[in-house]
Amino acid sequence: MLVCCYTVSRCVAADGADGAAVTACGCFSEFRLAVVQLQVRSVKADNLSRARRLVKEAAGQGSAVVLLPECFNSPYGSSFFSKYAEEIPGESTQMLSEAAREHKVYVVGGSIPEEDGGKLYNSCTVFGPDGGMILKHRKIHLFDINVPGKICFQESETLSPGNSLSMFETPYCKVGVGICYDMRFAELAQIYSRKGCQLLVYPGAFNMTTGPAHWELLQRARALDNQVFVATASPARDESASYVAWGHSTVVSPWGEVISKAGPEEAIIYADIDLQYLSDIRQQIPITVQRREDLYTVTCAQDGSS
Ligand SMILES: NC(=O)CC(=O)C(=O)O
Repeated sequence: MLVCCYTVSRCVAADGADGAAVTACGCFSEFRLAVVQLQVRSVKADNLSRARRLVKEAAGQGSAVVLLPECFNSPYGSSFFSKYAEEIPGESTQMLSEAAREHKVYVVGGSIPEEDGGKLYNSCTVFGPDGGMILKHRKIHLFDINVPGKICFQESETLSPGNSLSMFETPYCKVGVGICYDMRFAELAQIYSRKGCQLLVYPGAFNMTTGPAHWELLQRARALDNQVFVATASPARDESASYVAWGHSTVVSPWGEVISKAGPEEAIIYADIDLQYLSDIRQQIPITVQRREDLYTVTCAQDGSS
């Protein structure tokens, strides 16, 4: 397993929580984020036990927040969703809760196929260091695409969309949650950043067509447009799978720079999220206060009309 690490200065927080730095005012200015690019295979129990081991490893490296991939307990694909689906709470979310509590970290549990009331959803759960579930986000934009000769995928044949946005607050920062295809919708990122999010997380399984074309570009665009950190977690690539994930889990800074990036194989990548850096950028290039809200409605002028 490959381990990549981007780091700037960091220290142990005043209250003893590792993986964070504190400012004079007692706020956390920096914390370590880990992104686990899990090799997802067909045996669910193996996926769960490896995910648990990698959360432990990430916590051991001082991470305060650990992010897992889209569909971390199941191969990604319409034929797998119903077979691997669980109610929440269930076996997979129980593991996430225990791992979060044991290692005193926030776990953003990628996603799992969720069954509820006869419907299936692609759902992300987030657990706090006390093991309690903070939120459940159901993928709101389903991955329905048709690129002739390359890829046709229709999540909506088996899944239903979620109907709400999800953000959560940690002692370190505010986090907005989307799942994969959600990242293509700039409005979602903009809403989260206007609500105060400093980090956007997208568990996501792009593929060998959309991955090289759009994966990094979208993350950098969301980060730069909104002056936020963006993190994505993909399953590791498995060339023998029916849907071959692109891999390359990434963390991007509010400057639009890639600060940590995995290859295609199983890996944990780390990034020390520096919130002072984020506020410096927002001061240097103050687009957040330069918006011309007074102009952002357009009416279409027609010939002869006033
Ligand atoms: N899993 C997905 O939603 C894939 C996706 O968004 C893509 O564009 O590829």
